[in-house]
Amino acid sequence: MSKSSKCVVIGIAGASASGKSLFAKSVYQEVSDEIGAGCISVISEDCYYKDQSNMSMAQRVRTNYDHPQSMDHALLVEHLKLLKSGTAIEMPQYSYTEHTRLPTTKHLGPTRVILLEGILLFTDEAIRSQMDASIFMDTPLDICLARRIERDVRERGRKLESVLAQYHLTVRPMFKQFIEPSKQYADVIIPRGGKNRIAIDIIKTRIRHLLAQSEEKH
Ligand SMILES: Nc1ncnc2c1ncn2[C@@H]1O[C@H](COP(=O)(O)OP(=O)(O)O)[C@@H](O)[C@H]1O
Ligand SMILES: Nc1ccn([C@@H]2O[C@H](COP(=O)(O)O)[C@@H](O)[C@H]2O)c(=O)n1
Repeated sequence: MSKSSKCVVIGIAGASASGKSLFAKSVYQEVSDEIGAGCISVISEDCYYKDQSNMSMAQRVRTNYDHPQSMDHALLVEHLKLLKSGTAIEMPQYSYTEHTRLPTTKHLGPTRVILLEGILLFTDEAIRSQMDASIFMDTPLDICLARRIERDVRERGRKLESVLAQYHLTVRPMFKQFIEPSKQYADVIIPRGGKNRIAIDIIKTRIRHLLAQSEEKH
């Protein structure tokens, strides 16, 4: 990507396990086939949880990971601005078992399209202002919980009891307080999760349109 060409940022928010990652992955694969894999990237807000390496494990498990204060949104905004200006970043990597950033980072170069996905993205005006289009995954909470139990036990090293306790203590209350109200900032609200074929096609069309617009300007 040249330093002068515009980068298109699509924000994807919604409850935990609502299908944000799956939706981003589907759009990524299909847009990659059209414009090339090096032209599109996915950034997960989860990589921007605050570093907690200076805290004990006992302290880390007490963090409320569904509250906006658990996120380093300032770093995320800084990285989005750098990528848009044509500069590569060192993206933090996150461990759900260690509850903190990994010591390693991922080198990420600028791309023409960024798919940005995460639960709390729309709660922050500075992040919203970086987006060209915003999508909210409107999956019923009972379906999200069932998917989260399966995923967290299978992929994030959790026990059923801890997933349920965390759900009642923070995940559901913070969804009601912060995430659900942030739906008002979405351009498009998508039901039925990450496999919604028509929604994927609509977003692909919008990306093509935004890319064509940015090419006309340069
Ligand atoms: N429409 C769907 N049908 C079946 N499973 C789905 C659907 N959408 C998401 N999933 C599954 O639910 C789980 C959570 O989805 P994911 O995309 O990781 O959610 P999020 O990124 O919002 O936390 C994953 O295992 C994913 O494969
Ligand atoms: N150490 C952590 C960090 C985050 N979480 C949970 O992850 C959810 C957000 O990620 P999704 O992929 O599900 O959108 C969020 O609800 C946090 O509760 C965690 O459990 N542990």
